[in-house]
Amino acid sequence: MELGVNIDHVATLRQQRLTSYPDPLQAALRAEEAGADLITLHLREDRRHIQDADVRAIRPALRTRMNLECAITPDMLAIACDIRPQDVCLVPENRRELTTEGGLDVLGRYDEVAAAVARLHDAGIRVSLFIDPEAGQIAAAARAGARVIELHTGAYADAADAGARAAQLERVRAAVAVGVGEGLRVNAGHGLHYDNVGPVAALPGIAELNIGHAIVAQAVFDGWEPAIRRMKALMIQASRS
Ligand SMILES: CC(=O)[C@@H](O)[C@H](O)COP(=O)(O)O
Ligand SMILES: NCC(=O)COP(=O)(O)O
Repeated sequence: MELGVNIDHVATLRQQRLTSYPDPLQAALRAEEAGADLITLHLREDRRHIQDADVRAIRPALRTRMNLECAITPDMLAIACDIRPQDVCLVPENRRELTTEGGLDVLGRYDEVAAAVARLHDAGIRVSLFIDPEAGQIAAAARAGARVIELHTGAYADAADAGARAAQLERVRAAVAVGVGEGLRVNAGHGLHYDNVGPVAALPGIAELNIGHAIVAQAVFDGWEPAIRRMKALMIQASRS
């Protein structure tokens, strides 16, 4: 069970005032010291948080690996092929969204997704598709050539009550089984926090959780490294239970 620490919202804080601090590179290196297994960052088309220069500075400095999240656009694919992170996670983007609202529609955008996967693979980059926990999307992701999927856990995280949360967790559990059955590495993330991560981390078959917003928020009170260590400890404890 690996923890990908998403550093987007370190950059959000910096961009809010256009200062030079807090530095996402420093956040990434200190996250590695605290036990992050990889660093995740999302270069959005609107550059609302992470900037191109961040990706370029962080890529060679990491001891672990970089998981670059981006939309499927010619510009983003060119940047990814130039910077060559170990992993690229292809995500849907909508300029007016507060955050990534849903998974990539691999079924609906099949040709475009398959071409992007092939191009990134040709550049030596492993590709993950950020998708909703639905069997049809998972099968399409495998057909499109992806070796990894990341299941969007937003519906689980945003569930209004315990019954709805249990139903969403069951969706994720079933999707993990389908993904593993397809021979895919199955990751998950979005909206996970200290109180809801346990049941997801306990699902058999999940390889990696990518978590950002909640860790940045907790760091305000506990500090960056303690917030990461605490999240990782919760994940490991749940995965062993
Ligand atoms: C794709 C994804 O889930 C992450 O990028 C996460 O959403 C943090 O970035 P945003 O808050 O900008 O969506
Ligand atoms: N892909 C999900 C991710 O990287 C982190 O999402 P969040 O924890 O910031 O919601």
